[in-house]
Amino acid sequence: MHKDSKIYIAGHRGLVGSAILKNLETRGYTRFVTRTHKELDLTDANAVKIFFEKEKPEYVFLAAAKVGGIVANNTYRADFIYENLMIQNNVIHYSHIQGVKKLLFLGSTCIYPKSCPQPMKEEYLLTDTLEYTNEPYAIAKIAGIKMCESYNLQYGSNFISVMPTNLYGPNDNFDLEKSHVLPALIRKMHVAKLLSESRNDEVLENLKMDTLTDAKKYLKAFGVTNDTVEIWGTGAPMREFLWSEDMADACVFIMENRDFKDTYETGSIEIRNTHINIGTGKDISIKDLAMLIKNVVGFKGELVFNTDRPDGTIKKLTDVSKLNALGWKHKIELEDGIKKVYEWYINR
Ligand SMILES: NC(=O)C1=CN([C@@H]2O[C@H](COP(=O)(O)OP(=O)(O)OC[C@H]3O[C@@H](n4cnc5c(N)ncnc54)[C@H](OP(=O)(O)O)[C@@H]3O)[C@@H](O)[C@H]2O)C=CC1
Ligand SMILES: C[C@H]1O[C@H](OP(=O)(O)OP(=O)(O)OC[C@H]2O[C@@H](n3cnc4c(=O)[nH]c(N)nc43)[C@H](O)[C@@H]2O)[C@@H](O)[C@@H](O)C1=O
Repeated sequence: MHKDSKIYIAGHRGLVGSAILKNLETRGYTRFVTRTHKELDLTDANAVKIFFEKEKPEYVFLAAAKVGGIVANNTYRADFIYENLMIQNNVIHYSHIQGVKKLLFLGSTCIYPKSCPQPMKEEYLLTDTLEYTNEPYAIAKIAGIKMCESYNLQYGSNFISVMPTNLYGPNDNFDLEKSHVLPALIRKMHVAKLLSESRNDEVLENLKMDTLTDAKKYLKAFGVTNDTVEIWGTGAPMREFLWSEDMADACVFIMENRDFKDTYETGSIEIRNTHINIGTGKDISIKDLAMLIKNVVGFKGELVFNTDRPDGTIKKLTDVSKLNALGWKHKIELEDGIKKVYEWYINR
């Protein structure tokens, strides 16, 4: 990529897309194409076709997707498979039609089997059945990998797939039902702390509600009171967390320095494992994560585990040796990242 290359960041207001845009700006890139969801619905093939014909981007970061935590994935199963397949089909196909020089497709480590050997190497893709709670989303992401790979092999495109672990950072989704665990626990513990300190105006502002009675009723449904915060599941599942700005840095590093041909080992007949894991290679239990967040936020109450809520995959730790061998490693460790995102959250 040259500093004046025309770069389309799909999903530029999201957790990762916003960090990619910031990273590119910091590195001196100047020509960006962006559209909000409202301006361009990427599930609409004709609109995407017209957009690519008009804008003719040279490079594409595909960070737009239907995204959510375990309960959102399990509840809106049809939306997760339909919207993700449509978005990626349209963006990848019209990138090919318009001769985009390089595209980066963002998948997820939920592509790996539910009972995958740990840490999860790229080669474990499609070796067993998936975790049920996010199977529709995972199948869409696997289709994205195979779509990039197939266009590369048939048409000689340069489309690279990266599989990020669980991400967190500025511009995350803090919705109590639909978000991922880390932002959800930050918000729950922050609001519980406000309640315990009788900072009622701040509680109402946080929830955009008019009365404390309504606010307390709403929070109770999520197990949040002045002295308790509910944690979904048993607290035993292990997860790996990567700071979103590290994720963005890895994406830009790969776009700048690596091509599709660098992503796989050439066998005599088959080309396999063309995607690249992006993570830290370190994991933590949900219980320990909750304790870390509790300390950072300064919530003094009790954590209550609700086993009526799903645990999901018991462990998903990425093997990052391929990424490290390509020349990139994460910088921000979890505790520092939680402090940074909490500071962002309270000052946003
Ligand atoms: N967050 C995580 O922990 C993980 C994320 N990923 C993947 O990383 C990528 C980025 O995720 P993340 O940044 O967290 O997601 P966010 O939900 O924060 O952002 C998604 C972006 O996609 C845009 N978008 C969604 N649907 C459409 C649509 N139909 N048309 C146009 N734009 C649309 C949204 O636009 P707008 O802002 O205008 O509404 C938003 O900017 C995704 O591919 C996701 O699957 C993978 C693993 C973990
Ligand atoms: C990134 C990844 O994210 C999703 O998978 P997930 O890793 O299971 O995501 P999660 O962050 O929602 O949960 C992690 C763990 O944490 C527990 N947990 C506790 N308390 C809360 C809580 O309050 N909210 C949430 N969401 N989880 C909680 C929760 O029960 C689970 O055991 C995929 O669907 C898919 O989108 C995907 O690719």
